[in-house]
Amino acid sequence: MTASEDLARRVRDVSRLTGEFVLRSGRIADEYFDKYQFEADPALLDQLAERMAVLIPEGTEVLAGLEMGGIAVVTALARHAKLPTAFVRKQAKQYGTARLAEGAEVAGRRVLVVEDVVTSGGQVVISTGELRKLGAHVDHALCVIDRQEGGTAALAAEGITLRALLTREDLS
Ligand SMILES: O=P(O)(O)OC[C@H]1O[C@H](OP(=O)(O)OP(=O)(O)O)[C@H](O)[C@@H]1O
Ligand SMILES: O=C(O)c1cc(=O)[nH]c(=O)[nH]1
Repeated sequence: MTASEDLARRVRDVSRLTGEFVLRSGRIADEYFDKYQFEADPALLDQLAERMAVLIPEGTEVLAGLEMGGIAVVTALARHAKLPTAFVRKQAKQYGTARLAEGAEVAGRRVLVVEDVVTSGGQVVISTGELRKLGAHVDHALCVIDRQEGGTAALAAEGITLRALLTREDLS
């Protein structure tokens, strides 16, 4: 077994659930990857981040992790990439700084969107639209798991290239 296969096996062992699940997109699935299970294991999360770091497109200036599962991933990734990091809310905070993107400034910078799981690509498309409104240049997204259910095409239609550490096929 290669190191990549071993990592995929560990992710599958801790996170793969079967049953009936309603997804963010409203789709119904019989398989679900509970990202919080691999994010809650610091050694596993660090190994995932180390391997994701080599997938970061050249020229990236800021890593932007999406609430909520993408926040742990981006924080681990930043330790390897040594890049400034933004934490992107689903809704701007209603008080205080009232920010949607916390942390590093995104305006005018080349931003990589970092996500845990991509299914339809809907959340990445929404958050990318919001980051672009803030002045970010977003051409790429990077995720831990691509469920291979149309995300790549949906993102491509918005000018975003998706890179994934693992696919659903790797986890089957
Ligand atoms: O590609 P999509 O069809 O948009 O689906 C994937 C999205 O759904 C999940 O988020 P969830 O709503 O479970 O949010 P959480 O990270 O806040 O738990 C996942 O973390 C992605 O953000
Ligand atoms: O599409 C989703 O909502 C989704 C799928 C999945 O496997 N894991 C997850 O956290 N969300």
